[in-house]
Amino acid sequence: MDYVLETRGLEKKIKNENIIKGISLKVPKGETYGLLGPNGAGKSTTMKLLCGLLKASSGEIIFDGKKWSKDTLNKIGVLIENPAIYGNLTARENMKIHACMLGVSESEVKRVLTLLKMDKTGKKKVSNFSLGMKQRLGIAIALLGNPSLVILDEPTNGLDPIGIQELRDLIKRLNESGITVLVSSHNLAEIQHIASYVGIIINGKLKYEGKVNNNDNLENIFMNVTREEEYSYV
Ligand SMILES: Nc1ncnc2c1ncn2[C@@H]1O[C@H](COP(=O)(O)OP(=O)(O)OP(=O)(O)O)[C@@H](O)[C@H]1O
Repeated sequence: MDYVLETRGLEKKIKNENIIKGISLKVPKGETYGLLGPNGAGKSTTMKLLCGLLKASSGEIIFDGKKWSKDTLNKIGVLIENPAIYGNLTARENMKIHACMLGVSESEVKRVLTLLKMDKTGKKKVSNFSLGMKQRLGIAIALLGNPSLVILDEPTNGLDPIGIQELRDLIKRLNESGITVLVSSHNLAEIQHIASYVGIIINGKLKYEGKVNNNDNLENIFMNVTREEEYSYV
């Protein structure tokens, strides 16, 4: 199996507290990998380590077979928390600003807007977009420069059922075009819908990693690993 991303013994200490405790995960190429875990488990911190927003205390990140370096960032698109979006500008104008900062061409803006079916938003200002549309614009920005991996932290938060369905379709299209998606959520049903692989983080540790099939009861797997972690304290 080909992996686009691997971590080996990743650790992060914040204010003397071990937040990430030796996470070793493997994200297969061209798939959607769901990072699951309860609130405060360490999903966002792990994602921030992967995209260079935080520096690991120890451990390694391997991207496409090579050790993580600043150049790796050219191949990773990220949507963590709220994207930097200007409400009084259009989608295209927002995209152009980001394209300029990244040094990518205007044709790339056009490609991504078309891929995300946002090329018809015209003169509409982003402040008038629905939350789902704003989220889609955030993903469009993450896709500028044609990354091979896209990291999305809790992308369905606040979306209505239509927005969630659109996001699922989009993630599917990204996989079909060869892009790997790493997505975090604490919603098991959501991950079951969109991910082909899951990693379950509990208390800063990767407690489970594997392929998911539609017939798997992810809730059972999740409850079992959660209980195991609780019993390990007894
Ligand atoms: N800058 C920080 N200073 C202190 N503690 C932090 C900091 N950042 C994260 N933490 C702690 O690290 C733990 C993991 O946080 P993280 O945000 O990664 O969890 P999460 O799994 O993404 O949770 P959620 O689903 O609620 O977003 C939490 O206990 C959090 O309080």
